[in-house]
Amino acid sequence: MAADHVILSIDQGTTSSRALVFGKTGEQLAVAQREFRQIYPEDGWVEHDAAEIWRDTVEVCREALKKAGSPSIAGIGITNQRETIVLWERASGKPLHHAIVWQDRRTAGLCETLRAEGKEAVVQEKTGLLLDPYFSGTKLAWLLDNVEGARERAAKGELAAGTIDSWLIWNLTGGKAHVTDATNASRTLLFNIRTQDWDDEILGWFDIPRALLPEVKDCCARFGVAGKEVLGAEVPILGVAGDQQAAFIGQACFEPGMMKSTYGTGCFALVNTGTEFVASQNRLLTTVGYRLGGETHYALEGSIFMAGATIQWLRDEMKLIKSAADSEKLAAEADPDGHVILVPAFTGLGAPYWDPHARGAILGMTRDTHAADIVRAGVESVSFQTRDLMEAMGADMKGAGLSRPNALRVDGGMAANNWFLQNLTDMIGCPVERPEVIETTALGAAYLAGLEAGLFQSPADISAKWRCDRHFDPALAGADADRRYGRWKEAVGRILSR
Ligand SMILES: Nc1ncnc2c1ncn2[C@@H]1O[C@H](COP(=O)(O)OP(=O)(O)O)[C@@H](O)[C@H]1O
Ligand SMILES: O=P(O)(O)OC[C@H](O)CO
Repeated sequence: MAADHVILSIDQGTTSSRALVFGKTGEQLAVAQREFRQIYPEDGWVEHDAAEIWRDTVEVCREALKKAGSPSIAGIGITNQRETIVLWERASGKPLHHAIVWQDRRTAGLCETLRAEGKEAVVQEKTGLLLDPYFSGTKLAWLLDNVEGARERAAKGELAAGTIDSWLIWNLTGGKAHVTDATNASRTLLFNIRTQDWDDEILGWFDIPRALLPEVKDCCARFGVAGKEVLGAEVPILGVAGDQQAAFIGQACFEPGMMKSTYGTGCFALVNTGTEFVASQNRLLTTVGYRLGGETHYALEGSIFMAGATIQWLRDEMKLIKSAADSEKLAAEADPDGHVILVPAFTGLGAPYWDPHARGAILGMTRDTHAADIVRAGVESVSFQTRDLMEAMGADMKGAGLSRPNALRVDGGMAANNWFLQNLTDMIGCPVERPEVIETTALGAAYLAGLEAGLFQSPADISAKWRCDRHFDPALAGADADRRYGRWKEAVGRILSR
């Protein structure tokens, strides 16, 4: 690879599309970003305009490359919001409907019907997931049922469907490649993560023809070639992973027991369980962590819907802070022995509760409760929820004969908050490590492309690049942490709907 060769990393997230240019040692050279429209047609529905996502993606790629001095590109890495599904016409490449976003709850009824039919055990056994509208399968069934003529046209092979990575690759290659990677496939509810193939039984429930779905590749592979008209030269697409798995790779969690947690809007924690499928007994998800050289490495995942979003709520709705960063100062000023607990179940609770009907609450207030105490409770709620996940993961790991994580690698916007990270390490009783490079998602996609391009020889090369910015050790006595956590469990018990 020539000295001026770079990796172009596309990070297509829930609220913005970004492109980052990385040099050959993984250094960030340029970035460009566009926020895009969130479409809420009905209560609980969330859609994106897939055509807008594609247009923005091309623009940010061109802008980032220009900022980097228009270098030649060795390859493209793609990482994306997961589960969000697009249905398009093969002939024209036009979407038949807005993309249905992972947060969309419109298929809750269908999930409940399938659960009543006893199908959740099959879903768990084959896909590692649960019957929740979060995943793509029921959303795709909704599109086929509600877009006029879609079922007939799908049966005739006129349509294509895929997650956002698949949609971007189709467009980058001018419709030549209809592909995805194993991590994205593992979030669809349609992919058997044991056999690494679309599952005919589950496809049958939804009457989804196999031909509608993309070919599934390793995370490092030849996904296709972006046409000259897109970036001015033909560029191979060499690495793909869903955003949480890309962060897992960016954090170099390549050994069983290694764990990362990304604190953005929500929080997604993944722990490496090696090449064995570990079925969760504690309502966590089993998912593909990464697939390299045909070998699948599994992870247990816990998904929390409200992490940084709780801080946004304190800022925008409660007006208790002016900026997210203010939460650090206020939390430090709060009464350290305060009993206020905030349960941010604004859209229900995710793992391990999976209660879409639970709603938020603030408990334990007294006449001398201050704004700072409520802010602290908001920040602390993210630590409590992480402990919920750690306890579930610890139990699942023990059940599988694996050791518990001995450190938690963190990233995402909220990982900038030092008070939060100290509170987190105190609550989970395990060291917390923040890396020097916080852009772990885009970096992970760049690493995947770099591996395929031959820039890095193996995951060990990537592990060697990981650098700790700050290490946090528990300073609170375990009994005190347990007492606080007990109050959280009690508060959650009060707001669960069942
Ligand atoms: N210093 C801080 N303390 C607490 N939360 C923060 C801080 N800085 C940013 N955040 C939160 O982090 C989130 C943004 O992180 P980011 O990783 O960009 O999220 P996403 O990729 O989901 O948009 C916001 O919800 C914001 O409230
Ligand atoms: O785009 P993000 O960072 O909000 O991540 C979304 C997740 O991939 C949803 O599973």
